[in-house]
Amino acid sequence: MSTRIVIVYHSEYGHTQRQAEAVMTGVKLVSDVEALMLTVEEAKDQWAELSSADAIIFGAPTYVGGPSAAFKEFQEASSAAVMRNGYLWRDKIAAGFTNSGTRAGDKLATLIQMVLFAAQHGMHWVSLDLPPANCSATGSEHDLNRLGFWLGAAAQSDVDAGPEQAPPKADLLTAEHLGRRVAETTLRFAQGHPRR
Ligand SMILES: Cc1cc2nc3c(=O)[nH]c(=O)nc-3n(C[C@H](O)[C@H](O)[C@H](O)COP(=O)(O)O)c2cc1C
Repeated sequence: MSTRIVIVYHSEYGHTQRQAEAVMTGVKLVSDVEALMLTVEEAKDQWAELSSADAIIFGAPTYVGGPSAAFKEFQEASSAAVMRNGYLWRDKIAAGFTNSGTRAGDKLATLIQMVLFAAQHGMHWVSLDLPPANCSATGSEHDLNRLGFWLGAAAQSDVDAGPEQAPPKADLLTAEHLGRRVAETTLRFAQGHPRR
């Protein structure tokens, strides 16, 4: 049975979708791992797909200091579809990413909310594992993790730039790093502990 990762995300205007695609690129760098991208709207009809995955990577734009309402709706729907049916996501790997208009933008609150969501499902959270960057005389806007997050991948998209321009390359490469790390971790975990 191959190792499978699903990326579930919401993006109203396309910027977080660019980040999700970069996460997917990172996952695909690892052999023997299959990946699937689902919007939250699609995911709500594909609970079986999610429950058979080894890892789920969550992505949402930060709206009003937290995950967007559409992402929250998906999270709440998982209560009946996943928890009430026997905690079907228990012991899966989890990770997350978020994008917003400003550099800080209260994105940390979104990532923390995703960690809590994963914990409520009994999942194992994978951190970003990149040193914080762009914080010294030798740092620059081109550094991976230029925004300085640990819990997951963060991106910033200027509000007057379309998704073809934003988020910038450094943030997309940061997202790619997360995808690769989750795939490598999932592979190790799945080999040691076959899916129940
Ligand atoms: C309703 C709403 C609330 C927002 N709240 C925040 C916020 O709290 N922090 C922030 O930095 N940006 C905020 N933004 C900006 C978005 O996070 C930003 O435009 C993002 O790139 C949108 O992602 P999307 O294109 O994937 O929908 C908000 C945008 C909207 C529409």
